[in-house]
Amino acid sequence: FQWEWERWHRRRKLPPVVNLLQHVVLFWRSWRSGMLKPLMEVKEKFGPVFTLYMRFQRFVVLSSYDAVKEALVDHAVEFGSRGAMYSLERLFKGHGVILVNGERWKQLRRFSSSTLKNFGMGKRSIEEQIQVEAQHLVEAIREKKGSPFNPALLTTHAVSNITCSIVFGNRFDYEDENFLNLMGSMNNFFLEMSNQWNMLYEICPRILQFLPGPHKRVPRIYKTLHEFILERVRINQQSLDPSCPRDYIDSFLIRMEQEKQNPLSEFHTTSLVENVIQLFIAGTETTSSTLRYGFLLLAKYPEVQDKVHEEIDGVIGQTHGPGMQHRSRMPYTNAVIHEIQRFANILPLGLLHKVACDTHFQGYFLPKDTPVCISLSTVLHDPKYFKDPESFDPGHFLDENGCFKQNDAFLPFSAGKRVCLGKSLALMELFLILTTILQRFTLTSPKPPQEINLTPKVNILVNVPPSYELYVLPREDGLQDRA
Ligand code: HEM
Repeated sequence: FQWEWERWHRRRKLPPVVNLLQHVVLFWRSWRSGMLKPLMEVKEKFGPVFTLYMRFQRFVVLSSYDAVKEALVDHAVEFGSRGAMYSLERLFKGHGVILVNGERWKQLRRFSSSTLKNFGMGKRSIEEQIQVEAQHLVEAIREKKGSPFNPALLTTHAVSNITCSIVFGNRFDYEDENFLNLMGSMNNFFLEMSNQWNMLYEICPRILQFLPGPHKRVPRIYKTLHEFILERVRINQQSLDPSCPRDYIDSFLIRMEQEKQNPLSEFHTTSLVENVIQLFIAGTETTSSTLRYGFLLLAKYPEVQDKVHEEIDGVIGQTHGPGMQHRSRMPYTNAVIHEIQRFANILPLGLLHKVACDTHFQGYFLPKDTPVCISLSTVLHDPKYFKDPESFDPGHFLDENGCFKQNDAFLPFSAGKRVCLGKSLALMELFLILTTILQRFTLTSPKPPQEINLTPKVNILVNVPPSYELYVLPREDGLQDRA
């Protein structure tokens, strides 16, 4: 980025082909080096609001808590629109709650939030579903019989199954053929989305769409996901009882019927299918990568894990599994989970926003539709709010008496109108799954703690933890028998 900044005036006078090549090299370098360091450096030099030229257009980048809060919260209407993300637009063709804007977004956002609540989000029943899933995860881990294993598949299965319970009204057995097909497509989808070619598509979509290459694989995988969900919609349609919706799909179908005379309605089959896929995409890799980061950090810092074990034994004990009612009495564990999320920094650049109208912000003029990148990395590493942002330290969320302390700059879910739709669900999943696992097991690594590598596999959209093996020791015989 520095390279970009120091040369952009000069480069603008260069021929377009050189300009394009420089864009590609810039993007490559930034992507390979992770986004945090270069953004921090630019912020030091130009302040927390700056413009970045990439893929032939400019982005305004907000890179401190104060700037992000002022934009997303104090100017929520101006900064609350979604910017164009080409690699997603080409698949969803402008449908689904993540991508739409204006009245269409309001309809879908309101419906999705309230329906997820009715199917338990923030309520007891989803808590029970997560508890059940956490127990299945414990069983699956126990089947590893003490051999080291990579937890990636199991965490993705557990987290996706919770979304399945909400969207399809049932969880699947981990060996179920339908579930394995769905998971296979999801895994391939994430793998391909993080492929460098697909990332290049984000900078020069107009050129790459006409060229062959690995970026062409994503739409094919997406098609299999689409067909799977469409089939589930057909099954629901055949057995629908409008007086008794069983899941998200039923509720959407009922709303479609109510609005069938409205030509502007956002409730139609395409929108339903795209929305369901987006719930899976938004909820799976984010939550499961956070959990995997959590396991890795706890293996690297056994002294932190010991204190969480101590708190679990003191507050939850050994006769019951964890529930959300325990969280307020577990300040240390709560702080550890917050610090895992801060350190994992799962969506380093958030999702792209744009300004909905001509806007004056911090002395700059931003014309309508200017794309705005919310650098959540720099917020979660803001030295004004976190005393040692590079270190993993649960103390960032504890006061001097060991009580849990909220930190304003804790924004892994972003803020404002577009704040993550699944925030309460994700928080519940993280607390219940992590405490259930730690109630039963001690997490260690086949490597000595000092050799555990925490560097993420950077993939511009999601910070994925490095692949690793986990070595899990059962904690107490009594607990094993009960599970
Ligand atoms: C640890 C887990 C998660 C993290 C860190 C996370 C983070 C985020 C972030 C940063 C955004 C972008 C907000 C913005 O545009 O400013 C977002 C949007 C979104 N998230 Fe999450 N998320 C997580 C889990 C989930 C889950 C479990 C679901 C649902 C099942 C979900 C559904 C969504 C949706 C639908 C949006 C788009 C909202 C909109 O455009 O109105 N997320 N999330």
